Amino acid sequence: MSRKPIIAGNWKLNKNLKEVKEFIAKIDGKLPAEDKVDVAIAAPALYLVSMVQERGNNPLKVAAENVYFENSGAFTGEIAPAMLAAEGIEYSIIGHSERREYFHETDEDINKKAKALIEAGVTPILCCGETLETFEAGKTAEWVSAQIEAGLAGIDGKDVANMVIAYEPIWAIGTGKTATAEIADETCGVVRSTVEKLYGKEVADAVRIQYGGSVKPETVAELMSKENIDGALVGGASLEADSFLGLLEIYK
Ligand SMILES: O=C[C@H](O)COP(=O)(O)O
Repeated sequence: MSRKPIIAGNWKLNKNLKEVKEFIAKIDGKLPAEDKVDVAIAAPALYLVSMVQERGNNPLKVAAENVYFENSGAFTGEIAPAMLAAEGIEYSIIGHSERREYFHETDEDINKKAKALIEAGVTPILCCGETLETFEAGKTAEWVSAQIEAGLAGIDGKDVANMVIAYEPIWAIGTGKTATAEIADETCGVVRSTVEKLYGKEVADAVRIQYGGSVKPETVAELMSKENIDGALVGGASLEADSFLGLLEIYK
């Protein structure tokens, strides 16, 4: 089964608008062809509309780093799925471990966000991943399966098939410790088996599963060669244009 890979940057809380524009100017005309790979960048909400304008004809998808699950109302400070859709934002990360840890997001919140995004026509990038403690206790598979099961609760198989799931071991995020390609592949395989158990083989074969956690231009090729890994969600190495383009070199 061949799935189109998706390489997505996650800028987190970084950059000002001038730097955002400079970055897009630097990658102008240099992205691989759209039929080989989907390329996305998740940026702070303040910059998303500008990014859609600045990207011009470059095959760059724009992603939110987070979203709320209501489309309107008295929810000061939040951004709605319908607002993203209306501005041409194609993806939104949900359930990143930093949101779960620092902003106390629960699986239930994340599930509501996934449903609201799908309803609005924005593709969720649903994150899962375990702490070092859970990894060392050998409980990664059960932890990640439970996160996926809760995150997907009540979502139709046809929608799951079009989603992106990102496996990001917390111990590998921003630490320089990439999970070995074997570990990453094994746990992405656990995610796929969980989807298969819930929705059957066709959906499991279609859903795209990214690995994230200290992915660098030097490590991306081996990770992407693995059976169950269909892309990467990249923090640090997506911040500079050269390094971001380096991640995409294998698709040139
Ligand atoms: O969403 C991206 C991940 O948190 C990975 O970040 P990192 O590549 O800096 O380790």
